[in-house]
Amino acid sequence: MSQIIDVEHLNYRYPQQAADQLTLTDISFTVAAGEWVAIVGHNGSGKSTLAKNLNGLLAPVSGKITIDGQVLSEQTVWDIRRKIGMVFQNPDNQFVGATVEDDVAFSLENQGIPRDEMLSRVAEALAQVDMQDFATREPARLSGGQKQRVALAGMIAARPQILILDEATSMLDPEGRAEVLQTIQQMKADSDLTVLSITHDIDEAANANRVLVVNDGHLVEEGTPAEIFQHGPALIKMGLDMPYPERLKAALARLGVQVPATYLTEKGMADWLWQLRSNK
Ligand SMILES: Nc1ncnc2c1ncn2[C@@H]1O[C@H](COP(=O)(O)OP(=O)(O)OP(=O)(O)O)[C@@H](O)[C@H]1O
Repeated sequence: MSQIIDVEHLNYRYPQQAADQLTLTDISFTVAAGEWVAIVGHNGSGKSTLAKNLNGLLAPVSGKITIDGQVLSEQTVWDIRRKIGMVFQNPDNQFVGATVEDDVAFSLENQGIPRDEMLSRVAEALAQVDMQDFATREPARLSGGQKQRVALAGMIAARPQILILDEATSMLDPEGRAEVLQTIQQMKADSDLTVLSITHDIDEAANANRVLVVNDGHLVEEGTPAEIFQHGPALIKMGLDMPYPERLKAALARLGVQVPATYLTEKGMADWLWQLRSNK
């Protein structure tokens, strides 16, 4: 797999920060095309700042960002933005259309997609997020979760190479979140979509091939979801909720039950519990 994102020694400071302070310090990582990488970390650790550096919304103090072979610079930023779709936690600031369908069509108009194709892509994208009945509504009047679905539909229709989700499912209920994650998995299966998801949601992180942990502007750890989930209670410090089997394991350990040290999925936990019971 070729690398689609390459970040080397990225340092970032907001203009109002003192010269000796940084919001991001020496961040380096790569993402392969088609990979799903989750970025976790507690509030204020710098995850959104990192995402905004990747598409040139913020310019680093130093370091190098390469997206799909192009080094990010003033000259390449517009090309690079066309390759990256971003969905933020609060989609309010992202709406540009008077109606939901206009909004979803907006990025396609900019790409010069023919009208017939545009209409079918918009309808398809709205159906994928279950918002087809809201096509002619005003985005401002939707609920938070519906707005997130519309913002996601915009990205689905635009078909970017890289999708960055910044807490983009946070306003959805668990069922809505699972549906959206499934839609993104489907987009990944249909194309070589690369996903970078910033999240506190353990299920969203579990979808990833790899998890990066950011703490106080530093990249402190990197591993598969199973490796990261093994941290148990320390996950909360990392800004993640603990997965259910890990919470159950911690509760059993407190009761003096000898629990496996390795990470258990829900199925793994059920199997282990059966085994424990039959050994009695
Ligand atoms: N526009 C800004 N100007 C100055 N400082 C900022 C700005 N935006 C964020 N910060 C600061 O930069 C740090 C990192 O913020 P950032 O939003 O990147 O963190 P985060 O990990 O995404 O947090 P959250 O999970 O709450 O979204 C925080 O200390 C925050 O207060």
